[in-house]
Amino acid sequence: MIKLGITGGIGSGKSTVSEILKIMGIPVYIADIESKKLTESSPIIREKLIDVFGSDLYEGDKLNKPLLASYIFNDKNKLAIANSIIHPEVDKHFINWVEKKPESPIVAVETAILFESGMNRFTDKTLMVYTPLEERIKRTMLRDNTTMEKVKERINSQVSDEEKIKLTDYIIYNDEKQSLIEQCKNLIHNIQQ
Ligand SMILES: CC(C)(COP(=O)(O)OP(=O)(O)OC[C@H]1O[C@@H](n2cnc3c(N)ncnc32)[C@H](O)[C@@H]1O)[C@@H](O)C(=O)NCCC(=O)NCCS
Ligand SMILES: Nc1ncnc2c1ncn2[C@@H]1O[C@H](COP(=O)(O)OP(=O)(O)OP(=O)(O)O)[C@@H](O)[C@H]1O
Repeated sequence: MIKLGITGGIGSGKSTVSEILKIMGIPVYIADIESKKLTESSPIIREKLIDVFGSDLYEGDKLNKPLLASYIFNDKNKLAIANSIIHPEVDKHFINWVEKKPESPIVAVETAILFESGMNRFTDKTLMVYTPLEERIKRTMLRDNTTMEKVKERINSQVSDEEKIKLTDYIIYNDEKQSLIEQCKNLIHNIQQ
């Protein structure tokens, strides 16, 4: 089995690429979604986050996402603390998910922070979805109905594109000039070689 890590900064089009790969039969673990579920369901994460950020972080079982975002995307120390609480549980959950897919020749994990979180240590190959920065900001503002400031906070919490390009094995260009579907087909062909 080959494990593919899919990354790219916020708004680069990872989810769009993941949807195409899923249609091509590749199971994709979406770390963003799973980490949010775990942040609400895991007593370990909950207790540790409350210890650091206070009990206001949860309303009943529900995580106050804007509050956590306001703490971590403005302060690199708090981001590192939250990551150190959440990521080990996501890692375990991902490994467990992979173990349930023994028949799949390729599985993938999608996360904006593949290299930052260290999830790349579980992958054999890595793919970066690349979209020029200005376009990413525009697309994310439109998708999330949010401000440029909030998008830039998240971008500043992530490894730069230049750094990702150096670290990744494959790149898919989501710049509206090249077909995403064709690039995904080529990618899978290359991985299978
Ligand atoms: C703080 C939270 C609750 C905010 O949730 P919200 O629904 O508002 O999502 P939001 O629109 O802010 O952002 C989602 C995007 O932010 C970026 N992002 C999320 N977490 C991180 C992080 N730890 N470091 C850098 N960028 C991040 C990603 O590009 C992601 O797609 C959420 O982002 C979170 O739980 N983050 C910590 C867990 C984590 O590291 N998740 C990333 C995948 S493992
Ligand atoms: N080629 C494209 N042309 C126009 N819009 C696009 C294109 N690709 C993706 N988008 C749109 O841009 C937005 C961001 O794409 P997507 O949600 O796939 O990014 P992402 O990398 O998964 O982001 P995040 O890190 O926030 O999860 C979405 O609204 C999507 O529909």
